[in-house]
Formats: sequence, C-alpha cells, structure tokens
Amino acid sequence: MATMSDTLHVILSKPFANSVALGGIALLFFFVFARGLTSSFFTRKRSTLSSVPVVPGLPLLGNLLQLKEKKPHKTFAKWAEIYGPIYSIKTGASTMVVLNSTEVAKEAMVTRFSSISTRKLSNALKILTFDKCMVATSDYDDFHKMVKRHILTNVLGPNAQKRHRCHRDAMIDNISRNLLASATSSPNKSVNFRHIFESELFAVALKQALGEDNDSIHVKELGRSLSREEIFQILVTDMMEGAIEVDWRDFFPYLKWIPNNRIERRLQQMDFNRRVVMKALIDEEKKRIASGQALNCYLDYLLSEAKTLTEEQIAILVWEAIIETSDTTLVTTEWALFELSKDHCRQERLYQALKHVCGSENITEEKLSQVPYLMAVFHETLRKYSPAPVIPLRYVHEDTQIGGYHIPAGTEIAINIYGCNMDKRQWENPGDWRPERFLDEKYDSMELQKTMAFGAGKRACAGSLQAMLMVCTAIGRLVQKFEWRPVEGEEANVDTLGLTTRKLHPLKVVLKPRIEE
Ligand code: HEM
Repeated sequence: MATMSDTLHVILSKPFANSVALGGIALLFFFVFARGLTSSFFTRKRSTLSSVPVVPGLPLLGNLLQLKEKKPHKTFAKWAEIYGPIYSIKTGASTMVVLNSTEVAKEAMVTRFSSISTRKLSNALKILTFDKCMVATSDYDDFHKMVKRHILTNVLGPNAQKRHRCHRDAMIDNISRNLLASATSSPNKSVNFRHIFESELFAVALKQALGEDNDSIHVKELGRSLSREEIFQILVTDMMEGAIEVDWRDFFPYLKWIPNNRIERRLQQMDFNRRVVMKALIDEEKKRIASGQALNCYLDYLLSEAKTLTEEQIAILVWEAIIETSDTTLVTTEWALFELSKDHCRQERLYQALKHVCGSENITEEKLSQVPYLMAVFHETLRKYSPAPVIPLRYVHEDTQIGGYHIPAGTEIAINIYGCNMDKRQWENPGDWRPERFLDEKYDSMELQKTMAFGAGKRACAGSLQAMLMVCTAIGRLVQKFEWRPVEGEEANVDTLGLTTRKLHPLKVVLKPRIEE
C-alpha cells in the first residue's frame, strides 16, 4: 500500500519525473509564486481579517515531506500544539487549512457550512466512488439530498433500523456462540475475535443491502465463482486500501497530463472487480425479485422507489451501505474490548452495571440507555480511537472565515477529528482511556455527538444510530458472557492501519466464560 512518503520518494527518484520537474521548475516556481501573490493580493483587498498561521514548508512541495509519517492526523495534532487549532499547510500546489479543535471544526461544519459544502476528492476516491456517486462523498446538492433520504428511509434511519433489528440480534447471538465454542474447545488459547466479528458484521451488511448473505457467487466476467471471503476482499478490504492510494498528481494538478500507470491500473482493476461482483450479486437478487420473493433491503427499495437512478448508480449506493457497515463498527468494538481486557477494574465495573440492570438476562437495545457506563465506554472509545480520524477533504467554494481568520475560496479544509478529540484544552489527559469522563451530568446519556467522532452539522454521520446499537450491544453482551484477558504483550499493540483507525494487529485475548448465576 503506497503512503504519501513512499509516493514522494518514488517521484523524486524517477528520472522521468525529475527531468519534467527540473525542466519546468522555473515555470512552476513562477506559477506557484504568482498564484500565492495573486491570492494574497485579493485576500488583502477583500478582507480585513488576517490569514491563518502558516506551517513553514519547502518551495513547490510545501509540507508534503513533513507528512511522511503514515498517520497525517497525528502530525496535524502535533502542529496544532505549535501553531494553534487552525493553521494552513501547502500540499504541493494546494493550500489546505487544518482544523484541530471542536470549536473551529464545528464552525466549519455548521456555521460556515454553506461556503464549505463541497468535497475535494483524490484521484483514487474519484474512481472508487464513481465520481461522487455515494452519499458520503457527494457534494451537498440535489443528488446528495435524494440519496441521503433513500439510505435513511430504508437502512439507517430509526424506523429502518427497527425493521433491520432481526439481523443485528442474529449477529450478536452468532458472535457470542462462536466465541463460546472457541473458548471452551481450547481454554487458555487466544481467540480470533476479529475474524468472528468481521464475518458476522459482513452478514448484517449484506442482508441490509441485498436481502441475503451469499456464501459464494459466480462472476461471469472473472470466469469463476468467488467465496464469501473473496467477496469481502473485493468489496471491502481492497476498497479501503485503494481509498488511501496516493497519486502524486493530486498535489500537482497542473502535471495531470503525466501518466501514472501503476496506480491507475491498480485502481481501475479494483473498480472493475467491485463492479462485476456487485453486478453478479444484484443479478442474483433480481432473479429472487422476479420470482415474487420481496425482501426488506436497500436494493429492493431502490429498484422500486428510485426510478431516476441508473443501474450503475444503484450498484454504487448499495455497495456504499455494505462498506460503511463493514468497517468502523468493528474498529470501535475491537478497541473498546482491547481497553476493557487490559483494565480489569473497569471491565468489572461494566459487568456489575450490566448485572444491575439486566440480572441474568442478555442486554438488549431497549436497555442500553439504562446502562450509562456502557454508553460511556462507547463514547470514550470513539474519542480516543476516532475511527475516521480525518474527514474527507472539504473545499471552500466562496470566501469565508473560520476562527476569526479569512479563508479564501479554493482552499481545501481538513477536519482533524483525532485532533479535536485529543485536544488537551478540552479533554483532561486525553491520552488516557477513562469512560468516567462521560458520566458527567452535562452529557445527555443518549446524545451521539458527545465527541467529534461522527462529524457535525448537515454532513454528520448517517450511520451513527446503527453503529451505536451494534457496538454497545456487542460490548455489553460479550462482557456479560466472558471475562476478557489480553494475551501477553497485547497491551503494547496500539498501532493502527489504513483509512480508518483499524487496529494493526487483531486483538488477541483469552476468554473465560462467566458462570451463569
Ligand atoms: C463508529 C462508527 C462510525 C463513525 C465513527 C463514523 C464517522 C463518520 C464521519 C466522521 C462522517 C463524515 C462526516 C462529515 O463529512 O462531516 C461519516 C459520514 C457518513 N457515515 Fe459514518 N461513521 C460510522 C459508522 C457508519 C455506519 C455503520 C454507516 C452505515 C452505512 C455510516 C454511514 C455514513 C454515511 C452515509 C455518511 C455520509 C453522511 C453525509 O455525507 O451526509 N457510518 N461517518
């Protein structure tokens, strides 16, 4: 998987790119300098507000080389300690303003939303999202409003979630049963929590989106049948990796004419695989529908209600519901259980809180609000391990202001959710995982926006209710059923990987089934 630094090193070591860069360097310097000069000239003319503090960088490359650490959200947070919660950086030819506190992030997402409502997509995301054809990556326009209404009506809104309840209940039962089987067949041996959870979560994603959880599918264009694991690889894993592919032309749009075949071929292949697998899955369901068997799922709903959408658009939207369900919920549950497994006192506190409310019954979604400590575990995990650490870039389409600074049109905005949720001025000892901080009376127990993890304003996460229901019920049930202990050395495995803050090393724990009293 290419990181920004890998890519830059490749650029800088490639003779062709070097010769282009050297040949055009005078021109480019002039271009960049002239661009800066003109924009600051207009800035001064149009606004009495000052410009945001600037993180110094190199000519042409700007701050790209300083972002060589694989986790830009951490570098952004470090810069916030020096330059304040709002500053600007240069990523090649573009100016990016980075927001690192709840105050300025909310101002951008709520108060100034009308000036910052478009997305700036990388080349990779443009290809993989069929050019903004998803709810999450589209601009705030009529298409967005229509498809958001669709996903809320059939999948993610409160009524839709009630209708999909049976899938979530089956998921928790299966996970609990599979973990019990592993723990009793080989006590003291670590169990593969992620493998079991991920597979069951994918089942919910498929049932909500397509109506059925397929064990395999024949894909004519690939000339073979794919197993469920291969379907997951193509629809989820490859796409998550592809989304962070760095194409250096993103930073130097005026060099777009230079081909970047390696990345383009890889992305086109991923896109092709996704298209043909989605087509095969959808064709299979169309046969079911033609036979008169209707199911409550997003595909059936879109085919009957969304007549203006093309087949390709429907396929991307159905895929969106699959991929968004399949990752962040696992990320949050795994980190919460990681923290609980190494903190016996807090695990015991949660167990007692569950016992107090549920006795020997299993926790259910109806009872979640009666266990404030469980909700606190959820929010503290979202705060410390914010699954989407940086919100997909926004684009300023008319001059605006944030934090009292002038922000000219054309600026990219990076909202560093990780920075907001780890801001020392808002959170005491932010590096500590301390659910008790959310037991404070100032928090409404069922409010989902206690941290910035789900974003804010009109583009806040549409799946927050589903995520809360699944994560909290899973943590609650699994702590009711088992005592969680980390295997030796697990405490140090805090590294993350990828687009979301997925745990680099899957959680390794020993589970001791609790004796039912
Ligand atoms: C713990 C789990 C989750 C977290 C932390 C999370 C976080 C986020 C964030 C930060 C955004 C971007 C907000 C913005 O651009 O301002 C977002 C958008 C979105 N999320 Fe989630 N998400 C989670 C789970 C889910 C799930 C399970 C779904 C289900 C399909 C989902 C569907 C969406 C959609 C459709 C959007 C786009 C909303 C819009 O643009 O109007 N999310 N999410």
